[in-house]
Amino acid sequence: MKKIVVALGGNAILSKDASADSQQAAILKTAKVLAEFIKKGHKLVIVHGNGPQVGNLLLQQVAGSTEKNPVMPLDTIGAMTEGSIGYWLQKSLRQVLQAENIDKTVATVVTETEVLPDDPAFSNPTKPIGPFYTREEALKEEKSNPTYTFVEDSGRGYRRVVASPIPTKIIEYPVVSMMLENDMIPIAAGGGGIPVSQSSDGKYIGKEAVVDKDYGASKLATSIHADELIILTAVDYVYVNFNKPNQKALTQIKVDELKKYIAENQFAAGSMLPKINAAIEFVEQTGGTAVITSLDKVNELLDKGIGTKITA
Ligand SMILES: Nc1ncnc2c1ncn2[C@@H]1O[C@H](COP(=O)(O)OP(=O)(O)O)[C@@H](O)[C@H]1O
Ligand SMILES: NC(=O)OP(=O)(O)O
Repeated sequence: MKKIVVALGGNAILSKDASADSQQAAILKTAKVLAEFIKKGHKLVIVHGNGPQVGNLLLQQVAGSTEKNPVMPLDTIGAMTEGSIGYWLQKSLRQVLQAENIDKTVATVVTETEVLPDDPAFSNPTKPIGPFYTREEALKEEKSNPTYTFVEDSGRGYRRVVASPIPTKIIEYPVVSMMLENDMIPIAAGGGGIPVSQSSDGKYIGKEAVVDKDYGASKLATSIHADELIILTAVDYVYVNFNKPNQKALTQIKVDELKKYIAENQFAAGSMLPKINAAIEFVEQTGGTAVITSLDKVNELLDKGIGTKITA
């Protein structure tokens, strides 16, 4: 039995379209995969992304806002997505487990993530949110919203980017530990957690930002002394020379070797690099193991140890 934190990538939630039905259908498939960890007797914590959802909700808010019904700030919109995605996940996983006669409480913890108020990320937005745009559409959006920045996202189109500060603390981690001790399944630090900072009078203030869920998952996994951090995305392995004829899958790799590949710019900044950094952070802090693989390969991961396994 291991204590495992699983971070779910975009394809675990959003496959076809952004309707509630379609996202719930994708999540039900994901829940069937997550149930495998429970059937093997592991203690599981689920962290999910929210990049598309937080951006879509913001667009809806902007489109429908009036003086009496104003747009909510980004921390609050992040909290809304923790609630909605958490609800879909807990409902689906409970349903899947009940069908297997496994009776467990699955519940979402609306989690806050502390970040430094002067994190340099606040003046350098990097986190893609919401839908993809063509270059022409992105330029038009930037013109009509001068505070918005759009960047090209890993060859998939243009997306708006917002600040993404580094987590310094997962505030509700003791609740996650308590749930695990009581044999429950927590869904926590969704979307990396709601970014908050402490002001000089000790009050916590929500920040206009979206935390990276892989960094949030790594910080949570470290805080609760997890044995493993498993980052599930759309690729079976991390590769060097990705998408080139000499592409090579990394299977077992030590942190030092991985750092050399980072220096060679082997991992794309907006996609694979945060996962690698999050994995390294967890492994260095805890001596545990981090795995990066695909959602589709979880059975093989559990049976044969497929995926990129990162150790100290
Ligand atoms: N060196 C690399 N090895 C594997 N995948 C890479 C690499 N560089 C970039 N990628 C891309 O990163 C993607 C994962 O990032 P992203 O789509 O942002 O993750 P998420 O699953 O969290 O939504 C992979 O699907 C792949 O297309
Ligand atoms: N918050 C976050 O990292 O979301 P995505 O993984 O969906 O980009």
